[in-house]
Amino acid sequence: MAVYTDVTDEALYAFLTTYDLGRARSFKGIAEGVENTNYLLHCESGYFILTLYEKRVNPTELPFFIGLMEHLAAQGLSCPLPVKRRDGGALGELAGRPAALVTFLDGVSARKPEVHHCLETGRALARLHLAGQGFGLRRENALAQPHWRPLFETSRAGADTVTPGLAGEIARELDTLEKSWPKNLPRGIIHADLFPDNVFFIGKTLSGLIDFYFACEDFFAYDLAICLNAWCFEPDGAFNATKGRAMLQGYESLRPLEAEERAALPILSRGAAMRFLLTRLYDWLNVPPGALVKPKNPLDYLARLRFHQAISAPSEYVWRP
Ligand SMILES: Nc1ncnc2c1ncn2[C@@H]1O[C@H](COP(=O)(O)OP(=O)(O)OP(=O)(O)O)[C@@H](O)[C@H]1O
Ligand SMILES: N[C@@H](CCO)C(=O)O
Repeated sequence: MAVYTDVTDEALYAFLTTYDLGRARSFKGIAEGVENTNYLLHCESGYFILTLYEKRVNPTELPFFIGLMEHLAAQGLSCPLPVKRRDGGALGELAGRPAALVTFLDGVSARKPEVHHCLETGRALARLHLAGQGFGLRRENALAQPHWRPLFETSRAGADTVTPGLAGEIARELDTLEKSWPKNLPRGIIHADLFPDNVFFIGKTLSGLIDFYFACEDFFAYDLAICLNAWCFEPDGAFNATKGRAMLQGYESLRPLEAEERAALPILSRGAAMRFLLTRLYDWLNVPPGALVKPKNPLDYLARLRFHQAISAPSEYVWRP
């Protein structure tokens, strides 16, 4: 459960006096997520999500995230909409953290993603990439390839306590990624964390996307590689090419990949696995005292990384013997 910051009733009531949402009826910490503190707030006017931004969110970048959700919603993409205070602002402070309220999105995430979820998610990812094109603000990817080695250095000393040899294996892979990372692929606004918990469905219909707090500018195909990692592996670690095919089909139904993007999928997928291996490793080794959070297992992403290392052709993501 990700509740790093407690909010007292008094602090909440004071915060809510600046909005026109009516009286609070209930307020409770949300059991999912690892990055930010989230509460479900039920007010007289409806349900809202209150987010207190934690360590990986730079407060100066919050206008980008808020503006992006507003832009995407205006383009017809279903995502949370920041709620404005009476003074017109959407960003505030609560319990010493930057905080904002967003609208509650109906739907549930797929606990066990199936092929049709992958198809719909691929389509939604392409829709997001296309819808982001007119957005005026920019944000560099703070977790892009050049940042992986410094991030690794913060965990290097503890890495082998997670599994023997991990530090050496990561260091060698970082060498390869530094040499082989693509320099010039189509780029724009990407979600950068479109995991199953950030995609909602009502029945088989995708009802919306949440959690834009890693969104940034980077290669579109890297975002797709993040999704291949997050959606197309089975709990036992096996890659499911049927899901990979559905993910790519969904994506390409709206935004066909260029030949260079397709060719880069194996290295982008290795990079995506490395990014989540590194953040998970850091979080595994640095659980804040008293935080209600269950860190995610870094080794799931070591297994994915090894899978991508063995890929000899991008076609293996859509067809495997
Ligand atoms: N707008 C929303 N509407 C409905 N539920 C939401 C909304 N935003 C967040 N949630 C709920 O809160 C949970 C955590 O939110 P979110 O994924 O943004 O947190 P996080 O800590 O950034 O998580 P992650 O580990 O995915 O980065 C979601 O899984 C979902 O259950
Ligand atoms: N989606 C991430 C957590 C948020 O960065 C993970 O599963 O590691």
